[in-house]
Amino acid sequence: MAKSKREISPNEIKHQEDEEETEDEKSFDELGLDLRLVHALNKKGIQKPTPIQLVAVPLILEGKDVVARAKTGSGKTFAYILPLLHRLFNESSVKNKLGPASVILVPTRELCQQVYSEVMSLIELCKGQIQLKVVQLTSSMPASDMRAALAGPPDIVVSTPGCIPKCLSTGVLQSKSFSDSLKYLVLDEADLLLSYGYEDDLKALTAIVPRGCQCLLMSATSSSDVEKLKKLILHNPFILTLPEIGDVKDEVIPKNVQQFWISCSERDKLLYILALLKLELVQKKALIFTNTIDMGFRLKLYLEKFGIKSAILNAELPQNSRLHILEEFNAGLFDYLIATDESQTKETEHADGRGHVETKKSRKYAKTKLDSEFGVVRGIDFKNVYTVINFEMPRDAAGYVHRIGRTGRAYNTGASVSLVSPDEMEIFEEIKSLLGDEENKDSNVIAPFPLLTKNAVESLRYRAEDVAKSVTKIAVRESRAQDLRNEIINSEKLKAHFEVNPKDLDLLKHDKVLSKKPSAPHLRDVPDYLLDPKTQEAGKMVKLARAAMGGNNITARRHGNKKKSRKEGDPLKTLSVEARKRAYKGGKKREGRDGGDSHKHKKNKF
Ligand SMILES: Nc1ncnc2c1ncn2[C@@H]1O[C@H](COP(=O)(O)OP(=O)(O)OP(=O)(O)O)[C@@H](O)[C@H]1O
Repeated sequence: MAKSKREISPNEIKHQEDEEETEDEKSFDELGLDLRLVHALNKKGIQKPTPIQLVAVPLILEGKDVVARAKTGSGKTFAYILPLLHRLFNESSVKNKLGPASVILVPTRELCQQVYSEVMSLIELCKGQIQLKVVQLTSSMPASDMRAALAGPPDIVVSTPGCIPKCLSTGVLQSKSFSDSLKYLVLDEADLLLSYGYEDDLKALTAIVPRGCQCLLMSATSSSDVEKLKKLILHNPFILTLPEIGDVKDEVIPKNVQQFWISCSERDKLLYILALLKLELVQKKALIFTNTIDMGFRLKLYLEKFGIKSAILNAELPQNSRLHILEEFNAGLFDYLIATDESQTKETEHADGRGHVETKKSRKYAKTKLDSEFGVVRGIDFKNVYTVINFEMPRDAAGYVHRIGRTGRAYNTGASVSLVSPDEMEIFEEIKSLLGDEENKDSNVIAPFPLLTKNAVESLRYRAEDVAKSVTKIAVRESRAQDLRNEIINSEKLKAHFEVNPKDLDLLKHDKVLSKKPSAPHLRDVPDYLLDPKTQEAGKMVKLARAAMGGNNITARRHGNKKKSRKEGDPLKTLSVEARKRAYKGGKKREGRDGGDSHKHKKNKF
């Protein structure tokens, strides 16, 4: 397809990204944004626009329709929220309108909450100078709540697409009022909207979107769904494209994320994750992905036995609990979150992708209604996640990109470690070939994890295998049921509590111990004689790096020493060049240096 005049190419944006690294960079007020917003951003510690914001904000301020495709964590939300607020701040609101002035549609309730909070925090930081009504609508709301939310009417509605047609069909909102008042429509995470089954809702909505409405479409990847939506809703838009999946290989994962992998058997995954966490070889906070909810619980119970606390996040939990878990994790109340991501969960209702058909008992849980508006990965802005661990590999390369995209957001650094079993080698190869090729050797390579020696792993084997045996299917099932019961009760408490104390995060703990038996004291600490000296040294370096970064990488950034502290202090960074070279030497199928043959080694008894 010929490049339209309105299309801004990856090269142009890439150029701006390069420029951005020089001193010659534009500030938010130079983009023409209202100074109240610029001050609000400064108060949040946000000083300079990201590349997508640099390009999108002026176009949106000019009133253009825009399709923005940019990688995960690149700041797409502010790219549309800022100009939208600017325009709403500076327009005299017409009080005789009966419908909302702007609607932001997102695929999940988690994202509704996230976008709503971002908008509200900017408005609040404008210190009461601005009076805008912003509301959230979700399809589970009773009609009376929807009516109250739409009274006024609001300046901004943040909603999932199913809600507006519901409001129309129940008479809560009149289509004429909607058409008369709507000036701005945003489709965020557009690549997901159709896959979440919103096609009919969006078609119904399109019919009443007025011709003069400015439409914006934001997406991390491009797909036929995005094209469909573009045709359905936008009028001759500007297309802003940052490199995307299947397009420009070296930019799919943000540059500031280091990717590692460990080759191990399916059975040894528990042993390896124990070594990574217990020997403190990865930086906190860490987001750990599993493909099934049962595996998430198995992992949680197993880690508990070693005194490692974690929380669980999946589609089975009630919405209030999920939101609270996210808030607690973002607020730093716990370090490890085990998440089962949505696309994986849906599939596991039948069988898991590697042919492990779920047992009769676990099928019982498949019947538990999973929330179709839940999204744990796509678009969720987990704060300060340093490490993403793929305990199980995602089933496709796009899943990998979105998982890894939960770290290294905006200007932060991050790392990922994937545990890859022989059965997962095929998808791993697919991911590697998507991310980089021989020409792009230095970028987006997934290198063997350099900090864990074979000795260190083997010294934990005996204890790890013993404990793994004790985490039986029955124990997993019981914990899962118990956790669900707890969270349902919590969810009610949460709802009531947050109505009164919206900011109180400490009411409930989500990383509580599920196991009936407390963990044995001797399992909580690894005795020195079992520690391999090299790995012990690596653990110390990781700790030092964390201290150098002030506990998290944002702190380092705020103190203006980001480059120095990241490069010098982070052992993963300093070791990675060598590791990368090694990764390429052995060719495509080369295994990690600790990989594959761990069964051959002598057992170390505790
Ligand atoms: N200009 C900026 N400077 C620093 N941080 C920023 C800037 N803009 C946004 N951020 C922060 O970057 C993080 C990621 O932004 P955002 O959630 O908008 O990314 P995204 O592109 O929508 O990612 P995804 O595709 O995963 O949804 C957020 O925590 C946000 O507050």
